[in-house]
Amino acid sequence: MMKSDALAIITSPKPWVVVTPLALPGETIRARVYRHARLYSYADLLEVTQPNTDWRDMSLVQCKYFGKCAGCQYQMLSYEKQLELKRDVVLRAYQYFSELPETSVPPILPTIASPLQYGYRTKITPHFEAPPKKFQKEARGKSKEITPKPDWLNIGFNQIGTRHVMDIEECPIATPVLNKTLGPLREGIISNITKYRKGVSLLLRDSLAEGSPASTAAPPNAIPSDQVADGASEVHVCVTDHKATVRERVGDKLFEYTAGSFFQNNNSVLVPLTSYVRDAIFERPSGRIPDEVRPTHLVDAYCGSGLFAITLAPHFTRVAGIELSTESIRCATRNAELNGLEDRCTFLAGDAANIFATVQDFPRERTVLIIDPPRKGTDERFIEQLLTFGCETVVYVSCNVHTQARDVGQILRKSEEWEGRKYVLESLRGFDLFPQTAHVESVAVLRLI
Ligand SMILES: C[S@@+](CC[C@H](N)C(=O)[O-])C[C@H]1O[C@@H](n2cnc3c(N)ncnc32)[C@H](O)[C@@H]1O
Repeated sequence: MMKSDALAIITSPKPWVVVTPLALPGETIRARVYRHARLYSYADLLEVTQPNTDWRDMSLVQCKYFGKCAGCQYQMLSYEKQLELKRDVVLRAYQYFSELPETSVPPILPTIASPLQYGYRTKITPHFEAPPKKFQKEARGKSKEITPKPDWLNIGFNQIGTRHVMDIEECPIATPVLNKTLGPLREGIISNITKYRKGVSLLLRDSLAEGSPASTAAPPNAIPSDQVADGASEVHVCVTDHKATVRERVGDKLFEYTAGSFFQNNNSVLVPLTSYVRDAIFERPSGRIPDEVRPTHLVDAYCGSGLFAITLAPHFTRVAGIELSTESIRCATRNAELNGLEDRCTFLAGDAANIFATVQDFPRERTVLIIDPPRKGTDERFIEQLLTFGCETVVYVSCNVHTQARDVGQILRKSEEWEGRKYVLESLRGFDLFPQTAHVESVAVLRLI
């Protein structure tokens, strides 16, 4: 079941729950059941017979594949409604997964909007399946170009609820340079399809051209015919090689990372996100933190290529980051140099829990810990060490609010076993890194009191 699915109820002959994509509260729908589970069934949405006209406005939909492609779920909703629903997701995640009493969870603040609601995705990974055996056999030894596209060849994204690939020629949530590149890339695959034996997952990543805006030279492995200048006259290119370097600007900081490694996929929201984390660290609900207890040391666990460590480094005297990917650590170290912050930043490759042994000289009462783990959340070992270290402020950023709620619940409950101080959840809110989809990023701020 996807978290964006609707739970519909069949009333006759007996009440029964049916899980259906894209239906909204209060609607009456026609659906085709395709699978039964023990307590409910799965169905495809065929028709909305009585729409929820307060919420559903099909004139808002900007993509011709919406309703079939598994990528987006919310295009029929106003952006305000999308933000509201995402706030509800955070609320419910803490209600059902944190095991915290209601009194320990602060009011969920309104979801912070993405400045771009379409054309924001800086990475897409369309794919296609292996050519059928019959086609491979016929094509063997021939190097003929194939046009038009064979009917069996679909290059795109999965269809809702299936592993079937849909043929997709454009993606309105992706950035202009990615859409500009997708057409020629597809044509190249179609005309060379006889050379493929396996299915392929493509990578298209939006990158600043090297030297942009001063120069328009593209980085190696970029597709040069697809340069797009944005409003700030920076030139963007599309990188398709997993090993190539991608360049991205976040505020006044420049980042370089390997195309195949992790980096947040919506550049437009990264200044609001990192500024929010900065403000959450230095301001408390009661006002600005007094200078004599102002945080001076930052630990960035699960740091990737250093997004939080580097954007926040100017506010700290020392910063330590840790990350499992050695490639991302190499980039984080380089990014510290690129931004003239190498004097205060150190990055270590390894499991996040290992960081605590290396920051024993960080003053706990002046140290902030940022956690930004993958979807599965953090683990027992990390939480044990976090509690032993006991820094004043923890900011937990997560792309999966359900595992975040579980982990935050555990941190708060375990700290209650201490005598004296304990962690409290000071604030909680969603960030919209993925407009038009049901995904929400969540930022939780924990303090020792
Ligand atoms: C959601 S990303 C966040 C990266 C970074 N904070 C950013 O915003 O760009 C999670 C990162 O955790 C890393 N990771 C996964 N498991 C880890 C572990 N056990 N210890 C340290 N890092 C890990 C992944 O390689 C990935 O870069």
